[in-house]
Amino acid sequence: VGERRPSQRVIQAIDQFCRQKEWAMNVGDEKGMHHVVNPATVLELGTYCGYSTLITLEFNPHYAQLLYESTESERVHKPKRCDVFFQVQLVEEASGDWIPKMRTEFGVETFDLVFLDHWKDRYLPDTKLLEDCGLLRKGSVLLADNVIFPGTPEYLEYVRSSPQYESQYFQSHLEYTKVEDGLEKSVYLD
Ligand SMILES: O=C(NC/C=C/[C@H]1OC[C@H](O)[C@@H]1O)c1cc([N+](=O)[O-])cc(O)c1O
Ligand SMILES: [Mg+2]
Repeated sequence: VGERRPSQRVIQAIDQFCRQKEWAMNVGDEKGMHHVVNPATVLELGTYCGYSTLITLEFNPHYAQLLYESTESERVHKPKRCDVFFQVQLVEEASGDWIPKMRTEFGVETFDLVFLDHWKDRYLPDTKLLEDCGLLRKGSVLLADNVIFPGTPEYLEYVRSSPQYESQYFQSHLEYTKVEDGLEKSVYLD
């Protein structure tokens, strides 16, 4: 019961630490997502430390453990390789392996939002996998971090040239720096 996502004070502590002590690749407080989308069913690709987490796929057990700690939640053990925190479901598997199982394992029909923030060379193949698995519906939003830095050129070219997407760039800065970066918001039109 109660807040099961990383609490606001955890997020603020992460931002302060990353600004003052040691940079880390969270989406950060400037780029953020809150002003771009307001979804119901969300898939995040790449949990890292759980900074932006809702329903999240992470194959690195170290980062997965960080999420359990940062959400201050009891782990609800489930028979599958996933744990449910009421509002957060974590799957410690590779995105390419588990996207095809989202419907059968979690009863997901389609995603309202997919936040792409994992390995940059996985953005495009995982997007095509989401399409092929029928996990996107008219109006589903893909929100991609780092489209400028480190950069995701093949993905950007795809969503900006495909008639299946309406794409918009939200310019910002790489987290905790003055380097240009931004979020690309792509609405699925099919
Ligand atoms: O590589 C980046 N992200 C890769 C994320 C990887 C996550 O997905 C799987 C892996 O276990 C990790 O949890 C990245 C890199 C920079 N950067 O400045 O180098 C900035 C960012 O915002 C980034 O998301
Ligand atoms: Mg990122």
